Amino acid sequence: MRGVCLLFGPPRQVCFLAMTEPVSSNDISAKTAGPRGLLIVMTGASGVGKGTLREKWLAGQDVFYSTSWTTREAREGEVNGREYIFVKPAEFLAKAEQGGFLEHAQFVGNHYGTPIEPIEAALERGQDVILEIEVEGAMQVKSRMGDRAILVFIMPPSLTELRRRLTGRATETPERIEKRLTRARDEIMEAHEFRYVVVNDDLERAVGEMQAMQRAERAAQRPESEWTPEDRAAIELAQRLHSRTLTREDLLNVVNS
Ligand SMILES: Nc1nc2c(ncn2[C@@H]2O[C@H](COP(=O)(O)OP(=O)(O)O)[C@@H](O)[C@H]2O)c(=O)[nH]1
Ligand SMILES: Nc1ncnc2c1ncn2[C@@H]1O[C@H](COP(=O)(O)OP(=O)(O)O)[C@@H](O)[C@H]1O
Repeated sequence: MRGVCLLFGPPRQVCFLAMTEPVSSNDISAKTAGPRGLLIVMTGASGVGKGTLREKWLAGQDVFYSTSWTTREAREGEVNGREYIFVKPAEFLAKAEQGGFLEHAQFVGNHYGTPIEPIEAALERGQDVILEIEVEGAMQVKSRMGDRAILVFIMPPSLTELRRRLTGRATETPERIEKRLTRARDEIMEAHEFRYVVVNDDLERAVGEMQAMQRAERAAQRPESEWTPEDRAAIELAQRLHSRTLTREDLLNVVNS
């Protein structure tokens, strides 16, 4: 229903009216007026290539990339305020307590969260907002925002390739790699919960698919009479990326390979 409405149907506002979920008074998109940005959430296993893909996809675009808070130690070369806002657990938990995160989750022993205020401001400016977060947090965004969040699951070609990427990146100890891979199995089995699934095997193709998905979602906010041939091509491609095309067997094939 959700995807059909967006991809084949009338402008998005009509989809919202069709939603049964109540809009709470602290719902960030409920406060926006006029043209607004898209809220796009990239999720998927650690090491699948979310960061790599995101940098190529967003190069040259004026979007707002949300910088998360985390309690994990900065890696060599990471800068406070650029990769993450690095904080102590007490500071993180105080912000969580005050409702300062759109979502937050624990991942392999550390807290990660998306600060809410800058997102609200960017959406109000009409900028697309991009989150790159793990699966539990993405599920929280889904339940809080409903169809107003565009959730994209980035799928590895196989678990063997995911292990190769995590090992090749050389940022984690072997023990932490194993923890990430264990978590990845569960995360992959949840892929059907998200609107789109992009397989990051060939990076250039995956970048093209992210661009098409974004274009299709923008087009879906306008009346069909305004769609260009490029919009229509993007919509056609985005339909093929829709998670309804996935079977449980597809997911098991990734996890077991
Ligand atoms: N829920 C949630 N997850 C996040 C957030 N920021 C980053 N993550 C995810 O937390 C996981 C671990 O991140 P990190 O320690 O940087 O490892 P890496 O992504 O493998 O380089 C990754 O899947 C990130 O996408 C956030 O604000 N919220
Ligand atoms: N399509 C791809 N093919 C091969 N290697 C890739 C691809 N995408 C990313 N990588 C590599 O995989 C590793 C993990 O990528 P990264 O972007 O850090 O993942 P994530 O942000 O999901 O944790 C990096 O070394 C990156 O260069």
